[in-house]
Amino acid sequence: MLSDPAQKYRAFAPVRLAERTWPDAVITRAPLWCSVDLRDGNQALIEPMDPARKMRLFSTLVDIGFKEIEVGFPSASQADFDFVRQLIEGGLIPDDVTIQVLTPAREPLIRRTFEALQGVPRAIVHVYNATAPMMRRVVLGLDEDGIVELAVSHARLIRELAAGHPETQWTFQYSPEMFSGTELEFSKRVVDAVTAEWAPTAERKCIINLPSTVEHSTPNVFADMVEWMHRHLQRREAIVLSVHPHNDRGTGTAAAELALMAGADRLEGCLFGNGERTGNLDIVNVALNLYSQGVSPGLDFSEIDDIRRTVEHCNQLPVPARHPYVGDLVYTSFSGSHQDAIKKAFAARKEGDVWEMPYLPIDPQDLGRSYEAVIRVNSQSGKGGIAYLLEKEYGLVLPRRLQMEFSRRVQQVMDLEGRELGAADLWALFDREYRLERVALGAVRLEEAGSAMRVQAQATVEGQALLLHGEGNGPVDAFVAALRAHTGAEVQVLDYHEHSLGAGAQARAAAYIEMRVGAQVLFGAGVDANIVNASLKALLSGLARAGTGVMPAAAQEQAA
Ligand SMILES: CC(=O)SCCNC(=O)CCNC(=O)[C@H](O)C(C)(C)COP(=O)(O)OP(=O)(O)OC[C@H]1O[C@@H](n2cnc3c(N)ncnc32)[C@H](O)[C@@H]1OP(=O)(O)O
Ligand SMILES: CC(C)C(=O)C(=O)O
Repeated sequence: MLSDPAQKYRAFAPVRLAERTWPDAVITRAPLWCSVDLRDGNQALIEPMDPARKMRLFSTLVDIGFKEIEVGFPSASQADFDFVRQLIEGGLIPDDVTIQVLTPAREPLIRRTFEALQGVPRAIVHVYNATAPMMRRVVLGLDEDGIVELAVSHARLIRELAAGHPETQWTFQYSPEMFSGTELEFSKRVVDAVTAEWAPTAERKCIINLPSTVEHSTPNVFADMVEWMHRHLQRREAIVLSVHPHNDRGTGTAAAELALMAGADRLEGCLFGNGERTGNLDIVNVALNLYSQGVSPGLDFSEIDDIRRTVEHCNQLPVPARHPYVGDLVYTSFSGSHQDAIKKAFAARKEGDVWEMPYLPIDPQDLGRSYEAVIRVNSQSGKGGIAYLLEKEYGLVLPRRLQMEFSRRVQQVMDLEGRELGAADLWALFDREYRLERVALGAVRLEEAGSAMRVQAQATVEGQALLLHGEGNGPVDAFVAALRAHTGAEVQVLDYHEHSLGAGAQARAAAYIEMRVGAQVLFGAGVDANIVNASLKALLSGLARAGTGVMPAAAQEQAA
């Protein structure tokens, strides 16, 4: 890299725009959308789509709700030409959808484009030519007058060819290519000359599309340029003002949103931002940004993962894991403080509340994503995320201090294994740690003895059969006495929680008991169809975890 990049690169000139209005504008409705996936997106693929892939993407775009779809560049290749013919001859264009095709301002290519469109009920013919100074000089070798003449003469040809096919409802579209790099006065001059030729009306508008063919300014400068055109163009009432942002600086979405605030009516872009170089505008991103502000985008992304799979298949390019709204990881929180806040916000949320969720700008369920992926547990996670997953997936509502205890155990395992733990892993670890499967109760007899309760129970703990007897002022107290007598250890209950798991005939109870066993304070957990048995199992679980052993004290001494 250069120590002084100014030797090689020039800063973009700001626009002198008095009293710009776009900074105060609020977007309250969706723009007109035009998908260019099958043209600009397709031309940017390592391997352009075959007919089957093109058709599949076309029908996906229709299903999403696009009403204008640029389906190709029919003069460029037989494949593009044939695809347009297939759509028309197969009657595959729904009545409320208009196909758009691109052509350069070159006579033979325009004629070929009209051949491709024979018999189409409606179409947008989109013509472009270079207007930027560098392109004028280096590519076309024309001065400003020459460029205006090129644009106007081809606009005329399009009007004449269209007039020969009155059975089609035609819309004309013009793009001054590299609008982003063209002097504003000159863009206006070319566009005014083209619209003078087409003579659009408020009833039969033409589309003027302003491409940031290469994005080389900050989005506020692009917005100034769009507002300048919006204010200065002739026949504005007869123009649908469209923008076509690319994403070279990574600000295509911002440029599009500010352009809408600046007066644009229509956006061109691709699903998930496919397109030349860093891509076209990501239409899904803008549409869901609107949605997250309470504005219906008029496009349906309810099954966003299906759409992503289709796009990946057709483009043969992956959509990255952190891609806005759709990436595998975008609804996932790994870090403990995020997990804790999400868990609390879900708990506080009531049916019908507006969406106010820390770290989740949009409800993943609206896009067909599930909450399961919201919280994942790795070494950055805390008790909140762990508890959330166990509750969401397995119905366990762990008391706070048990959450803290178990999260230390989870941390140990993660430090050892260095991998993420899913809900099933956490459940397996909880089961193992709290001996859920390794504690069993056989016959339990409870009987009243005056004001006391007497218990006699058969149990198996870690493969060892026990016969326990005790007396206390309730079943738990009596069982604690039995354990004390059996093990010789000091056992005391400090805290007790229980809840039901599931409902109806299948319902079970979960019990969590914080207890002191000798010098240790720890939890035991038990699950059983019977609530008393769940508590007794929790006591056995805690005892087994304490490592005191469940053998009688005498037997332990002997073994030692
Ligand atoms: C910004 C955009 O994305 S615009 C869309 C770009 N998309 C594509 O280019 C994909 C499809 N394109 C193609 O398949 C081909 O480029 C075609 C079929 C359209 C044209 O192919 P070719 O005729 O071989 O021309 P090529 O692709 O090299 O285009 C450059 C030529 O067109 C000339 N040209 C460009 N615009 C015009 C114009 N309006 N009038 C006359 N000539 C023009 C250039 O000066 C250059 O001519 P040269 O070869 O004599 O120097
Ligand atoms: C033809 C135009 C709209 C284009 O694709 C671009 O400039 O990026």
